[in-house]
Amino acid sequence: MNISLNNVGRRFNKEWIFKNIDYTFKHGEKYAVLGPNGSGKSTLLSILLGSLTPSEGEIGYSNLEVIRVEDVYQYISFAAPYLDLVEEFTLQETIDFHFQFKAYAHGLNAAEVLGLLGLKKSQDKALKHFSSGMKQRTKLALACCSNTPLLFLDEPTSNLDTQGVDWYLQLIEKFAPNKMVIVGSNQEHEYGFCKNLLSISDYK
Ligand SMILES: Nc1ncnc2c1ncn2[C@@H]1O[C@H](COP(=O)(O)OP(=O)(O)OP(=O)(O)O)[C@@H](O)[C@H]1O
Repeated sequence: MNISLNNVGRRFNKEWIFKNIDYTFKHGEKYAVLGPNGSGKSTLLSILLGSLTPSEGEIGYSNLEVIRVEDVYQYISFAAPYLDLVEEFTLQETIDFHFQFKAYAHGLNAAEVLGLLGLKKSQDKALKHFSSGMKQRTKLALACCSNTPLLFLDEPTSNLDTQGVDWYLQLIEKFAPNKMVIVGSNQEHEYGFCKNLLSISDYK
């Protein structure tokens, strides 16, 4: 799938966050959306995800086959620190629930995902008792281990320690080689694998 932005701009009230973005995100490529705090990275990711509409311009999705609106979620995975998990679910329930809606990446099952997470001891613990780093790991594992052609990651290493950052990079290497990955970030260690850099400051 390719995603094309044609003269896309977004404003909140009278404030333009960005304008005139003409850009094509191509199937299987890796992109980093860069910019300082408050520049509009998350806003652009929301537009690409389809959860926010542009204030001007058009966004187009091209795919070899037609995707029905109700099936779009099967094509996209998304992880972000501000994305909520169901706090009452245990880790095991979270994994089982998530993969009722999305297919596992090739060769994976619930036990494998749990193993990959390195949180086996916490499989029966409710997420409300997880640390912020454990929650972030869970979100990244769910997103990366889903068999979707598009992977959106906003600030993927927030709340992760050095070991966690290495773990995230291994996850990307293993599960994202054929996916389009779009990372919203201002930290190089989390988007070093992205060949294409898009700076929001160029569209102010
Ligand atoms: N729903 C909203 N209503 C009004 N203003 C908003 C809304 N969402 C975002 N903004 C504003 O849009 C601007 C861009 O916010 P955004 O969260 O996209 O930035 P960001 O680059 O992702 O920031 P950070 O690096 O801090 O996560 C900010 O000035 C923010 O206050």
